Amino acid sequence: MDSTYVPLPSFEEHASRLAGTHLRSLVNDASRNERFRRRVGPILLDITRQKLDVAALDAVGAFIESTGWEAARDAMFEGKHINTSEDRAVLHTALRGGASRHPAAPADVRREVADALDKMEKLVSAVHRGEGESVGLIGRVTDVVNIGIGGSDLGPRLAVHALEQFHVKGINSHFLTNVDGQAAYDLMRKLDPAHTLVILVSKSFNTQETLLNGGVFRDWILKANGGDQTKTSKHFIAVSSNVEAVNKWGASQVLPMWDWVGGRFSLWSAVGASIAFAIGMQGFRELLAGAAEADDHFRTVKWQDNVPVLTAIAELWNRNILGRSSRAVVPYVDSLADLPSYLQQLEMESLGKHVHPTTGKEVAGSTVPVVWGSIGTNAQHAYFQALHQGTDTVPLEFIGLVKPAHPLRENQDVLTSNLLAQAAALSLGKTFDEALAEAKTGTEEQRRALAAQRTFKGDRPSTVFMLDSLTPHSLGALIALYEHKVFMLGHLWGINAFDQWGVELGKTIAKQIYPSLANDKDAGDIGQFDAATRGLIEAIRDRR
Ligand SMILES: O=P(O)(O)OC[C@H]1O[C@H](O)[C@H](O)[C@@H](O)[C@@H]1O
Repeated sequence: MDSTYVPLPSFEEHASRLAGTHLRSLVNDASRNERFRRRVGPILLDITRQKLDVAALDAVGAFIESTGWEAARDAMFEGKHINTSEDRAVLHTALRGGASRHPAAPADVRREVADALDKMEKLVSAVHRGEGESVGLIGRVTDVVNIGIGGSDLGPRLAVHALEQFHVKGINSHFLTNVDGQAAYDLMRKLDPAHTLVILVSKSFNTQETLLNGGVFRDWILKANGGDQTKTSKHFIAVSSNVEAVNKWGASQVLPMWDWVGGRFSLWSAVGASIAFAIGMQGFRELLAGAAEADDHFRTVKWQDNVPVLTAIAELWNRNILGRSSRAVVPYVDSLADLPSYLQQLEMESLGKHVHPTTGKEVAGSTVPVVWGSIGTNAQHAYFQALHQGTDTVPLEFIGLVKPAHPLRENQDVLTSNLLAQAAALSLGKTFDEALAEAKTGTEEQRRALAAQRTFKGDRPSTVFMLDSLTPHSLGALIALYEHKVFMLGHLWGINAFDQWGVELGKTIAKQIYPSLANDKDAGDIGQFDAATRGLIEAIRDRR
């Protein structure tokens, strides 16, 4: 993390000019729009509906240039220890560096990455050929269960679900993540233990939920194998940086993770093994190549054309200048239904910080907004009312597809026209006079009251990403663009985007509470807890 933190200016002159400028007039300025649309390979970014004009964009761009962003970016790609609180490099880009035109990671890292991919390829190909035994796994696999949580679940889950049309026939993918026993129980009832392969993914190999669920599946498979431990271990591949703990646990194969990859940036490593089992190793390498294309773009293109920089500018403007506290992500692509929850971790775990890492001082402005959302058009029939007419303005991000994988053209055209219509309606709105002209009956007072309710203020900003089609390549590129936006915002907000200390306190308290729930008879010592927690523990015990 760069120690020369430059606080964000208020851009007062631009902000006050734009406060009096409705998006309706901004989006009709075609010369402006030419600056607000950029492409990276199969992805078009359109920020024409953000509340910026060219002068404001250039002012933010000039500020970004003054922050030394290129040097900070290069330090990440080169493996400098920019995650200072953990004294670690941040090298998720090295995981796809093999496909990059500008690989920058240290040679030993590149070698380790290539070796791990080769090892993964051997396992995946053998299983796909039905020859798992040749690599120490079970012979015939019909079902692959990924057990992991957070970054060990969300990225692989997103990619496996998004790329369903590329799935290898005969292998079903499943994700078990929460510790709620219902999910594990339902899955075990559905699957045949004889043909189930489990990928136990945990960077730390110390995550309560993952180890508990892993144990449940190990017991289930052990029982099916008549207590034979060796046979049982052939159903398990572990992915972790904690090899010692994995060996104690008893999986037949370990694929590596490294401390220079954060969990939420790790789908490109063996953490993404479930993706490779689902779409094949060639598909997985295409995903990496898509990400590498986005990396090369981010590393070589000036800010004016740089998609991650432009998306960071839009977010910065909405968050810090306009004070928007959330952003809705709405993919008009069913297969991207997991994108909002993936982005919640990527963005909120990365950017939910409030102090500068070198000085420990509070940063000057707000940091991450709440990220939420779900697929369109469904979202239109649920919460879009509030987005159009509620008292808060929520910037939106739409994701659409030009060419779907199915032949149902009418469905696709209806879907896309809804996306375009929502972006237009949110920005343009409908004036009181337009609404009044439509109110034909009733007294003047009634007409005016109705018109007020049918008025849309508009002026609500949105971004559109259009993907040519949804492939491993375009998905890889899209996710990597988001990762780089996160990097940019961490840099501009003066926070460390690569640690996650905020997750720890709750985990510690959960471990303290657990014994007082686990043991019904012994009241245990709950005196150590606050009165509110004590009250709830007692209420739960009373009703058991
Ligand atoms: O992969 P693991 O070590 O099991 O960690 C899984 C997840 O748990 C933690 O709570 C972190 O907040 C996440 O960043 C991480 O992805």
